[in-house]
Amino acid sequence: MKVVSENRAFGGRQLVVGHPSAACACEMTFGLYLPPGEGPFPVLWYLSGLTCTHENAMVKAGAQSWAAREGIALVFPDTSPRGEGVADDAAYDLGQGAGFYVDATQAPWASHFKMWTYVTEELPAVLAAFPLDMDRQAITGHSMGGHGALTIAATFPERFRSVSAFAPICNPTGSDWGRKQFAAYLGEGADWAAHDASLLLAKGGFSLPLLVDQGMSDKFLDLLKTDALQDVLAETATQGTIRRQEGYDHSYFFVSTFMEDHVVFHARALKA
Ligand SMILES: N[C@@H](CCC(=O)N[C@@H](CSC=O)C(=O)NCC(=O)O)C(=O)O
Repeated sequence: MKVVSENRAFGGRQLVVGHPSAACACEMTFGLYLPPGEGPFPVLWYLSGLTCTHENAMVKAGAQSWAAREGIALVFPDTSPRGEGVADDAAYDLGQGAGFYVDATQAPWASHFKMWTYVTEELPAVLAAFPLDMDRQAITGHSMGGHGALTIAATFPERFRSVSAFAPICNPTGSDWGRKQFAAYLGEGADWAAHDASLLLAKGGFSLPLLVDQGMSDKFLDLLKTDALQDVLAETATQGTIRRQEGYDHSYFFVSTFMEDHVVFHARALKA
């Protein structure tokens, strides 16, 4: 593992760390923001969307100032394995930059695309080298990363104190942002429902504090299926807030606008 860069930010430290990944069989990179102080710090994961690396949210989401104020560390994983020997696709929504937070079982993806294992098992172990309190974790994400945050929190509710998402893909098995990737990575006939937040929640609701923001001028609204999640919350009497924000699009202008709310929302759960 090596620290690739370190920058002072809001009294804390923004690190970029590289390490060999056994899960993805390649070198992986993540961003880690450590707030001022000694730690151990509670942790907020931020899973990014299609086309992103570890860097997009790290430089555009504006989370560090709020995390510094709240004394929370931020983890920004990459969205896929990368490198010359790693399979890719010409489309922006498949292959490198589009790991969809699943473990691929199908060729040519299976040899490297293990983002579920990477984010849920390998990276938490790598983070043991830093002053983090892994008994206090929360998770958020944007778009494909919102899908990752919701499905990971639904699968490991005991691990997280809260979950939120910005414009998440809520029902990927009912969307072209989901069916295409699950067919490629998991194959037809695999258990796609295990990676669909709406279907996971439909099984029994959800007890974690939940906050979702969705821009109403988002050009991807049809692909995100926010209503499916809203319906499941109602059907299962799950507490959760879905805020529909008029005029906001899918961009990091939207994400950064509501980032303070999300960090404060998680801080409340992490410090309870
Ligand atoms: N290139 C695509 C749009 C890709 C895009 O909007 N990516 C979003 C996430 S979308 C869902 O996962 C993103 O976060 N981009 C990075 C950024 O810094 O904005 C197109 O042609 O529409």
